Parts: sequence; C-alpha cells; structure tokens
Amino acid sequence: MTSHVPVEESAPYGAGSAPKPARRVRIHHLRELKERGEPWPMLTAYDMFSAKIFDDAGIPVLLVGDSAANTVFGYSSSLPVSVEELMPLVRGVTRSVRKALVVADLPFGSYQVSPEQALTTAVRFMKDGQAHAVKLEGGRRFAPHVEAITAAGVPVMGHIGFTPQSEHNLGGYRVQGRGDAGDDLVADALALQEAGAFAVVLEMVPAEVAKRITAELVIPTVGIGAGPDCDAQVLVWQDMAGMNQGKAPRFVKRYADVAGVLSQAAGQFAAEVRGGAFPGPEHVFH
Ligand SMILES: Nc1nc(=O)c2c([nH]1)NC[C@@H]1CN(c3ccc(C(=O)N[C@@H](CCC(=O)O)C(=O)O)cc3)CN21
Ligand SMILES: CC(C)C(=O)C(=O)O
Ligand SMILES: [Mg+2]
Repeated sequence: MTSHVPVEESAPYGAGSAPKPARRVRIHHLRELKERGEPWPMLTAYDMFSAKIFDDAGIPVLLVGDSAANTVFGYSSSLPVSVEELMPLVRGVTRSVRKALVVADLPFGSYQVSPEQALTTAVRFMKDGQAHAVKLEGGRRFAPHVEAITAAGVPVMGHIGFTPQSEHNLGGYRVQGRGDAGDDLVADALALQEAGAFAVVLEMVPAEVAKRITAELVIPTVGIGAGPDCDAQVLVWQDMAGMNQGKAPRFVKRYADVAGVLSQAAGQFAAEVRGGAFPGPEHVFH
C-alpha cells in the first residue's frame, strides 16, 4: 500500500521542480471520494505547461477535451476536430503529469459508427496517446460502445445532457432533461453505469435531475452546468482562468484574468522593443 510509482525525469523545458515520487490517481480513488462525499475538480488541458500546473495544483483528473476544437484549433464547434489533431495534445499532457488521471475525449465521427470503431479509436488513444481513460458522448444507445471499450480494459467516462457533438440534433446549446426528459437522462446514466463506465459527465442539466442521477449511481457524476450536487465539477481551463475573453456560458466562473496578464506582458514587450529598452545588457552575449 505504500509503494510509490516511479516517475520519469522531467524534460529540459519542464521548468525546474525536481520530480518526486507520486501516487497516480486511479478510477477507484474517484469512487472512494464519492463514498466519502468529497467533491473533486476536473479541468481540461491541452499542452505541457497547463497540464503540469494543474497536476501540481492537485487536480486529480485532466481531460484532453474535443473542446480543443475551440480552444486550440479555432473551429467554431467541436465537430471538425480529428483524432489526428487531438493525438499530439494527448501525448503532450500524458507526458507532463505525475499524478493526474488523463482522459482522452473521443472526437465526433471516431466512435459513433460502431462499438468496433469505438474500441479501435480508444485503443489508439491508449497506445499512441498513453491516455489513462477515454470519454465519449451519448446515453443508452452508446452502452454497447462503452461495453466494448471497457471489456478491452480501457476505462470509459460517459457524457450526457447537452452533448456538443450532437448540437445540430439537439437544436443548439440548450439545457437537456427538463420535465419528463429527466427520466430519460436517469435511464441513460444507469445504462452507462451498467455498461461499465467509471464516471459520467452531466452537461447543462437541471440541478434537480443531476442530484437525482448522482444519488442513484454508484459511479461519480461530473457536472458542467449541472448544479452543486454532482460528485465532481469540470470546466474548460481557458474559461476557468479567464484566458477566453469571449462570452462565457452561464455555468462558467472566472478565477483569474490570464488574458489580461498575457495582454499586459505582450504590450510591455512590444513597447520595450520599439523603445529600445529590450534587450538590456543582461540579455546579451559577447
Ligand atoms: N471554451 C469552451 N467552454 C466549454 O464549456 C465548451 C467548449 N469550449 N467547447 C465544447 C463544449 C461546448 N460547450 C458549451 C458552449 C457554449 C455554451 C453556451 O453558450 N451556453 C449559453 C446558452 C445556454 C442556453 O441557451 O440555454 C449559456 O449562457 O450558458 C454551452 C456549452 C461546453 N464546451
Ligand atoms: C466540457 C468537457 C466536459 C468536454 O467534453 C470538453 O472539454 O470537450
Ligand atoms: Mg468534449
């Protein structure tokens, strides 16, 4: 029980801190947190510096989201992003964390075709990306996909409620599971648990429905716009840190003004180059 997981030496750009032995977060730890009633945080990450900062800050689960479509690649929805685009981001994040459990989000079109396609894509993210788990969107109809991946030994996180990859079928960015549709969401969540999912994201779901699902499931629920009674909460890091200057969804809280800090730094750098103050003597080789 006291054994430590050996950790690779950090890369030259790994910014300083000596690697320490770290106990990897495992899916059973997340269920133990649920049993103890301790809520836990999850953030997205798409590159080394952000992943390392969040890992060191004690975020137990990092998601390489298909939201990279918006936050990294500049698409206006998550639909266009590909496995080939996400794979290097997953590799960058998994190589950079010591403790966090890294979940690779399966992009649109890479798993919906069949359980076989879902398993093939999941294996790519585990083998080439060295992810620790995968996530896919969908309820009951995707239970066979979840089951196929889980049977191969790969942990799967579900995602129901507002599922951005189904934006056009759902009629836009809107709350799901109001009224009678709440029962459908409960059935979806139970089906995913039955299929072997280790956790399920609830996105833009009425708080009362999320509370009901959280009480009925033994696996953790991870809310985003799903109220305070979920077992965990997830946000896109650029929303959380105020890197995203655009209009944020109502479920976002901004904990910093990273965009302001970067903008100020870039502006000062520009002014000092234009004014001749940078580089100074201490930055020059002779
Ligand atoms: N930066 C970012 N943050 C996210 O949370 C996020 C992404 N990108 N990309 C993938 C999906 C898309 N998500 C989104 C994006 C926008 C809204 C949004 O505009 N919501 C509005 C309207 C809600 C309504 O009409 O009821 C809101 O005010 O919450 C919601 C979820 C969540 N994910
Ligand atoms: C918002 C989270 C749950 C997500 O799926 C993503 O970032 O792609
Ligand atoms: Mg996603």
